[in-house]
Amino acid sequence: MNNLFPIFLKLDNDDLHLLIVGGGYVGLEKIEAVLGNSPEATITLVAPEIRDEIRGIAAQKPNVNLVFRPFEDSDLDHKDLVIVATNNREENKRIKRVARARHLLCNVADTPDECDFYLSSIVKKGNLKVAISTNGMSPTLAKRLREVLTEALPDDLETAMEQLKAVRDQLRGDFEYKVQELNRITEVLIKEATRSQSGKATE
Ligand SMILES: C[C@@]1(CC(=O)O)c2cc3[nH]c(cc4nc(cc5[nH]c(cc(n2)[C@H]1CCC(=O)O)[C@@](C)(CC(=O)O)[C@@H]5CCC(=O)O)C(CC(=O)O)=C4CCC(=O)O)c(CCC(=O)O)c3CC(=O)O
Ligand SMILES: NC(=O)C1=CN([C@@H]2O[C@H](COP(=O)(O)OP(=O)(O)OC[C@H]3O[C@@H](n4cnc5c(N)ncnc54)[C@H](O)[C@@H]3O)[C@@H](O)[C@H]2O)C=CC1
Repeated sequence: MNNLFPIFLKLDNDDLHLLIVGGGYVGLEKIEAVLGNSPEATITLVAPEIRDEIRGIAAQKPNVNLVFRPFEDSDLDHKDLVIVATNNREENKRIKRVARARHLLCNVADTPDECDFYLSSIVKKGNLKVAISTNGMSPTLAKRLREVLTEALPDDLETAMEQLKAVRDQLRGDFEYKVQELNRITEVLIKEATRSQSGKATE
């Protein structure tokens, strides 16, 4: 059992630099997952052969840099995160070891045991983001749940969030007062959820 701790990374500024090793199907899947959430992420992808779709992405995005050769240890210089997706398991493991020695966080796509972090399935509604993990048990279930939740979550959540942000920005007083006020205003959400749950139970 993994006790994973979820975090949301700010990849969209110049501070963090992601290295992807491997330019095949998995490399493509991972670069799309990252850019779908953080379009301005600074990414270097290294591989001797790189799929046309990835070349197409790099041609559109100055923040994506392609290096057409096998991985070298110096590719880890000045990187913060690494996603390893070559079709050479031994080399994947070796890259993970070198990355660990440098205290870099590393994902090895086909080898959960070698991963410091997993990618998640992501529900997006405006500024709301829900990341789903099945602890590696079933990525397909994570994908399906994303579809279900995307359908189930109302589209007007963005309006509710904007209104709550406006209230939050205007509230004056100490921390405890702000928490109380925001809890009071949003109590209706909990009541509605409880009502629809008990409605379902008696159906
Ligand atoms: C552990 C983890 C590590 C990591 O890669 O980060 C991992 C590992 C593995 N994936 C495998 C296979 C598939 N992965 C997908 C899809 C996704 N996989 C993702 C994450 C993760 N995959 C991490 C755990 C996430 C969690 O905690 O649930 C998602 C959520 C995010 C993303 O990749 O961006 C993305 C869905 C995004 C979306 O659509 O929302 C599909 C389905 C499809 O593509 O349609 C299949 C085929 C069907 C199947 O096997 O289920 C295999 C077997 C390889 C083989 O058999 O050769 C392994 C290795 C193993 O399990 O041993
Ligand atoms: N295709 C899939 O759906 C999944 C595949 N996997 C595993 O992930 C790995 C990668 O899969 P694919 O992307 O489909 O393979 P692929 O064959 O499409 O691509 C492999 C890539 O790795 C590159 N590569 C090989 N040696 C390298 C090195 N030393 N340095 C840098 N790049 C190197 C190649 O040039 C190529 O770009 C495989 O081991 C596969 O078993 C895991 C999960 C799903």
